[in-house]
Amino acid sequence: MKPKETKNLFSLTTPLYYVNDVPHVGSAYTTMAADAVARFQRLQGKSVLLITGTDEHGQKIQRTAESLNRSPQDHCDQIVSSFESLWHKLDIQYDRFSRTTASRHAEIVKEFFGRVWDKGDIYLSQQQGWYCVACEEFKEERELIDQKYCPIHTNKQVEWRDEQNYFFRLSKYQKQLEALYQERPDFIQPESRRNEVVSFVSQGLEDFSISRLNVDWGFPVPVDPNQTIYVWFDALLGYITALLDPDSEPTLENALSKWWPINLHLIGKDILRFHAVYWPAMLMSADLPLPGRIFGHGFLTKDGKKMGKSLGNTLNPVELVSQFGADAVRYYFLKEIEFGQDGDFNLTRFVNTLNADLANDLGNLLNRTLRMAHKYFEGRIPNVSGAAIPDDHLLKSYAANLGQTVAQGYESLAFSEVCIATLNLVQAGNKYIDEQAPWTLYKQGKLDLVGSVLYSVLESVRLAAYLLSPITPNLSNEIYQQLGFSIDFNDKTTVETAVPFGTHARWGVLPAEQALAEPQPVFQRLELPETVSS
Ligand SMILES: Nc1ncnc2c1ncn2[C@@H]1O[C@H](COP(=O)(O)OP(=O)(O)OP(=O)(O)O)[C@@H](O)[C@H]1O
Repeated sequence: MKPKETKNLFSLTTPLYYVNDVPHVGSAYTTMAADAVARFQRLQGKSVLLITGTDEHGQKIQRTAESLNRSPQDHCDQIVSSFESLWHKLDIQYDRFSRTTASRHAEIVKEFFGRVWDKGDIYLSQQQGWYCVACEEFKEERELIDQKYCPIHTNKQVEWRDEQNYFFRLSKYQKQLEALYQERPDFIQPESRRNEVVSFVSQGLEDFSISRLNVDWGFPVPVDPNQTIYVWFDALLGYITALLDPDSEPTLENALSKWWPINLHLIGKDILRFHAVYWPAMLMSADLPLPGRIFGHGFLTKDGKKMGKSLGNTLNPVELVSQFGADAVRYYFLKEIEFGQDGDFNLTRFVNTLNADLANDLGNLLNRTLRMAHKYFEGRIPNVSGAAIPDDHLLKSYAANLGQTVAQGYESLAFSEVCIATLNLVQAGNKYIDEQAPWTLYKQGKLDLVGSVLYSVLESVRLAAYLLSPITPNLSNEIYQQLGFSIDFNDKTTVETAVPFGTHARWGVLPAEQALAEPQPVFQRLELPETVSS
């Protein structure tokens, strides 16, 4: 296979979510993060392919559909539309939505299975053990709670299985995996997750079964139609199917020709083992290059437990978005929960954070400064050149390194640091304008000084809006428009040329004398509602 043709391509995935229920805020969390990365990479001038989708096979789905008196396919179709609709509400700009029930996917799975089979890495054997249907995974006896409950799905009893299945020779890849983790220390992130995986693998890998008996909802094993391919052996390949152009033949060669290897798999830590151990081993067996990195973030929790569809302790993202707007939800989760760590959701903190950061610090600063520009400079940016402001100016000197800090933050998925570093500039802007008191300078007839103060504050607000645009695209649009630009951060085909990072992440972009729009609040203060139901 040819290496990825240019460095200018960036492909990334969210997990393919299980359609056992409608999406919740946990599913939204990974997807918002992935969208922020994709938007950042586009600003950097990359061609980006953001893949999301759904994992639709397996016993969990079969049982859920039965319990709802639906056919599995009808059930999947209904749930898929709720995922798509949520992604639109949250302004997620995905490029591919991969469904594992797609007929093209069947072809890819078959071909991949054939490669691994030809390699001699699949064999028939007896499988015995405790199975969690909610995880679709065998559990070690010592992992179980009260000897019968899954440690993640603590309300679900595991089931005893004793059947003939096809196995994948995972154990054969132990050394190669260990070498991979050693040679590419960034392959699994954050470091705590890497350590977990390294320790797990060092305890010795066992082969895992990749087929099931008596599960109809899935693809038949090509060499034995009485067995169905295990849902994970099918789902992970959904990332490859997603790479196919809409009109190309479903072959591995076509799928892998442009976007492979995927640069980044973003997942929650619950599915780390599948992505960081099983997936690379499967790819090694098929002689395919490995993805760039796997980032396993933490859990959104409720009362300390992972929110999840199976536990039903979730928060409804549709309700959150309709009450507070997409930017608010995106900003809160990406800023307030350090990416990689677990975090509990708290509605009071949600409202307070957004009011403090976006309504007060950022929104008010823009509003009051724009009002002065209207009053003192006839609604235009003062006739000042950003370059002429001295380098040791409080705001300019902070802004000088901010673009780089923020770029590193997005690259390393430290969204919280991105927001904090950017807000620091805004807070410095508020302090600066209070200290400089341009309203007094104006009364004293020092119009040049007033112009320079207003310019540097407006430029700081612009820069902050730009740097936050992967997280809060609508707010950034509002700010840019009020500053007199006609730019749409949601137009993914033009952002790279209209607002390249190399230019707009620097100080001094506001053109002197550009006409400003009428000041309007860019972020409405939020009220604490009585309740937000789950
Ligand atoms: N509580 C959560 N916190 C953070 N991410 C989550 C959370 N729940 C789900 N996710 C995201 O969804 C992925 C799991 O997808 P899945 O469809 O299995 O959702 P789930 O709600 O965890 O389902 P279930 O409860 O049935 O296991 C995780 O790897 C992560 O990307």
